[in-house]
Amino acid sequence: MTLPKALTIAGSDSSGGAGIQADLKTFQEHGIYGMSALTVVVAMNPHNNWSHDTYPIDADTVRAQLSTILEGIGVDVMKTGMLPTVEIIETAAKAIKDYNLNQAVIDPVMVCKGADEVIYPELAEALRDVLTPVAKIVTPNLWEAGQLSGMGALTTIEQMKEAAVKIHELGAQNVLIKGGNKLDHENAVDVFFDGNKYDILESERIDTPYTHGAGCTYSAAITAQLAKGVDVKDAVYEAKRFITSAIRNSFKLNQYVGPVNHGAQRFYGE
Ligand SMILES: Nc1ncnc2c1ncn2[C@@H]1O[C@H](COP(=O)(O)OP(=O)(O)O)[C@@H](O)[C@H]1O
Ligand SMILES: Cc1ncc(COP(=O)(O)O)c(C=O)c1O
Repeated sequence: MTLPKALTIAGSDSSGGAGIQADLKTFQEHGIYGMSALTVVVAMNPHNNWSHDTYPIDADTVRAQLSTILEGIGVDVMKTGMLPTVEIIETAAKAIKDYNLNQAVIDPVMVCKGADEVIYPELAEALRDVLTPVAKIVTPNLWEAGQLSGMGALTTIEQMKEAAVKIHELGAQNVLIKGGNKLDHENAVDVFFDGNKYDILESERIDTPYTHGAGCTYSAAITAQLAKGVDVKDAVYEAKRFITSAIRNSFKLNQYVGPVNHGAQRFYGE
């Protein structure tokens, strides 16, 4: 038999809820064969309020991993997550171009939830100018969309729509801005824009502090749907159902963090 194959170029979250761990768990939940190129190791400090310490992988090591996967095996779709340097951002963009990976899901990770830490603010420009233009779909959260669009803080759905147009103009074929629990709205609202039309994706807003890994899991679910041959808009709707179930069944790991439940849809349904 064969399985659709997906690649994630992303960081390791030692606590297991976000990053490459979220991506691979999510691929597995969808019956997709997952592969990874690790870009940075993130360790959370239990003795310092769970602050995030980052240990970047050097770009040559990232390229070697990509060579294994892209030259040695091949993939149907790919996604990016946390990328710690401009050189690694350029490496990911080059791989997309060189290998015609025209189904690239770009999650422009700049902030980590929990501590709400901005991890690599200096990389916003490279994510905007180098990676966004080669995206099949780019999936910023509210803060990241403010950076990519140059609009700064976004607080309304109208502003999200405006930002989506600006990000589309950068070259991304499709844009998904996640309102999440940062938007002043009773529901969890995301704005999807394909260059012609907006879709407003709205789900109940779940009253929980445990949403660690939500963005990674959402973009990985979109990637998995694309790998199955689903078109991009339907992939986003399917992934929204997946992430809502994962958040509804999220749980506490310790006093600092609670991840979404990647296996929730399979075990507990919508
Ligand atoms: N409390 C919540 N209840 C329901 N959906 C949520 C909640 N928080 C976030 N979401 C949804 O989870 C997905 C990921 O969004 P978000 O958490 O903002 O991403 P990120 O992890 O990149 O910051 C989006 O669809 C968002 O609307
Ligand atoms: C490696 C890695 N990638 C991405 C993220 C972003 O996580 P989220 O999906 O909660 O935005 C984190 C947060 O800790 C992380 O450690």
